Amino acid sequence: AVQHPLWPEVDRVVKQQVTMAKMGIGECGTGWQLFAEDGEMKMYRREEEVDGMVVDPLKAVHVVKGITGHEVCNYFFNPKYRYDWETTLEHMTVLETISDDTMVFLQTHKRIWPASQRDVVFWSHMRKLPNGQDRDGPDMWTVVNNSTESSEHPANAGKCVRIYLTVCLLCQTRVHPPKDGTPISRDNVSCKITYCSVVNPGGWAPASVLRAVYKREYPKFLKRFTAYVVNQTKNQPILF
Ligand SMILES: O=S(=O)(CCO)c1ccc(-c2ccc(C3CCCC3)c([C@H]3C[C@H]3c3ccccn3)c2)cc1
Repeated sequence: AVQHPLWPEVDRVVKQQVTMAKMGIGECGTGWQLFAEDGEMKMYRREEEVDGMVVDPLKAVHVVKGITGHEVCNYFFNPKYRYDWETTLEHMTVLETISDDTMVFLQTHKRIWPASQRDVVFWSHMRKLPNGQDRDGPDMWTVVNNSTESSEHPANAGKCVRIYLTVCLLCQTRVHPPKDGTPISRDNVSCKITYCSVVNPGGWAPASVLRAVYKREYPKFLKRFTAYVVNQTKNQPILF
């Protein structure tokens, strides 16, 4: 089949992001600080500035009982659910559906005073990853979101400042088979979620304001999103 012009970039960025997401926080270089902890959820960030703008990389690790990596990635990738869990989203448009696992989105996020409103254009790709090491182990699933250009929606043409981001959601399903050989239920599955993101705010915004926003919003986002998936799937057959 004829390749979409974005495909080589999608494939390269997905492989690069998954490799980094698999690395433990200790292997990801120095300077990571734990900035939020809630039960199984641990959030780390590194303070980094590019041209005087805060671009703090974020890495979160969470383990959620009762859901699978395939289910988590479906609810993160599929646009029809996004308004349900993405609280800072003001508007979302699907600019292009490249394939059933690759789409291009335009999103405007709610304005964070005193910064001006932001928008973002990104491709989003969902993929099942071969479970290299232990053959019979459950698969891993990932969604990678990466900023891209859109000739119909040039950066900074309207009221919004264009931001640039790379996000990787990497999910590993864990099954703990019941001792008595009864069929597997949601009590026997859990999902290890690694969420990595780097957001360049695109234009100046006070470092203190951005860091306060991230400190407040990222923990809220991951808790709300995972709780949403638990609630959506609880009475449904398990999707491995
Ligand atoms: O994982 S995703 O791909 C999910 C698809 O939606 C993603 C996540 C986060 C963002 C994002 C981008 C920029 C900002 C800031 C930067 C300066 C002013 C707005 C924020 C602020 C709104 C805060 C925020 C932080 C973390 C999580 C959600 N909300 C969030 C975009 C996409």
